[in-house]
Amino acid sequence: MTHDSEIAMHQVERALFDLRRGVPVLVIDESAGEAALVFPIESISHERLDALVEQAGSTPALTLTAHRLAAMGLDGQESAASLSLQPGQSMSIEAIYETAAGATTVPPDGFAAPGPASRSERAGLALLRRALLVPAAVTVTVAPERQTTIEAAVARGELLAVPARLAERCFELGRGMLKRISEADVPLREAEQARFVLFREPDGLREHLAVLIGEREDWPESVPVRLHSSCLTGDLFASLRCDCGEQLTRAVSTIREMGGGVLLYLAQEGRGIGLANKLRAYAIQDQGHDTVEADQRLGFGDDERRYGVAVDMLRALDIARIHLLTNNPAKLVALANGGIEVNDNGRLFGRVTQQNRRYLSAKARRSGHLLQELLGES
Ligand SMILES: Nc1nc2c(ncn2[C@@H]2O[C@H](COP(=O)(O)OP(=O)(O)OP(=O)(O)O)[C@@H](O)[C@H]2O)c(=O)[nH]1
Ligand SMILES: [Zn+2]
Repeated sequence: MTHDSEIAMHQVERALFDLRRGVPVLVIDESAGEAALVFPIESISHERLDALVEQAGSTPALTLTAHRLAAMGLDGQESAASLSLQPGQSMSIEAIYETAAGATTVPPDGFAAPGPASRSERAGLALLRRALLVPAAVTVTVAPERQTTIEAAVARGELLAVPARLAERCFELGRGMLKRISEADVPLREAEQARFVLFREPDGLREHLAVLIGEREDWPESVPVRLHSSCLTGDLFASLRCDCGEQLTRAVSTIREMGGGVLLYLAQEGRGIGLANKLRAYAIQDQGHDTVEADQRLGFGDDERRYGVAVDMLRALDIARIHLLTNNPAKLVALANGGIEVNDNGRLFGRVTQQNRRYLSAKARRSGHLLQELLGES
């Protein structure tokens, strides 16, 4: 990695931490000579809004993803859009939050019609998604007369600036730089012979585990592999809302029965939206929306997971040909695109319960999971 790309990555990482702490970040679009202060909706307050407007010197806007806008009936936005908060209107913070991530389906009075978001604003949303925050921001474009003071704040280290061209690539910057950190034998109830190998992404934010089951020399030629996305509620607490915990246990025993192989335990809680947002999505589901709609109301796509890290882990473990245990066609495609030879695949089911039937059925219907057989649906 070159010195420049290392500095670039570091800048993006610091921006993620600032946003998680509720500190604004300046996103600069050098090509358009424009910049915007980006602030996460989760941390907005009256004082903060006033301070942002004072600092940047222009009308604040609410920047939302196309998914969120569509959930509010504002279709037709190709990507993110910004709704400017009209000056002179007394807009409550609750109304702003409601519009960004609440149950509301129409923007309240005081919001202008959405207009296309600038590159800086869109890049800001990418940072928020990467930081596992709700992808909605209060954004304020820097007025020309405030440029000098903003630059001075950046120079003093009071404000972090990040170029839009880097921020918008924040999901890719660390690709291929996964580090193998530590390993040890951890005998499991379902497979006594198990070795845990921990990998860490270069930004240090996410760690993923490979669980090697059985003796490598006994593994079938197409190595049995399971990609399991973490689900704290299901895996650890046996939540009845999903089937993840059962799938996890069954994956370990199935791999052992097949002669051994690998389970990748991926830090992709809530299909990649993070635990905080998954709980928000559960609360929305309880108002009558299905699992996909709930995520979209929060501004996310139906599945935010990327499997590049799984490809990198398999490569690091020197595994090129696999038998994949999944009902999810997207995983097969992603691994094949990553250059892994998927020779076969087998299904892996959890148990259908009264509480998870609706969720499983929505997955089959909305995301193409092959669960019809399990659910007795055609
Ligand atoms: N956002 C969101 N995530 C969920 C919900 N229920 C479970 N998850 C997450 O979904 C992921 C599991 O994905 P699934 O779709 O069950 O299964 P899959 O891994 O895509 O497919 P299989 O390989 O067939 O099991 C885990 O990260 C869970 O935390 C939900 O209602 N909302
Ligand atoms: Zn789950």
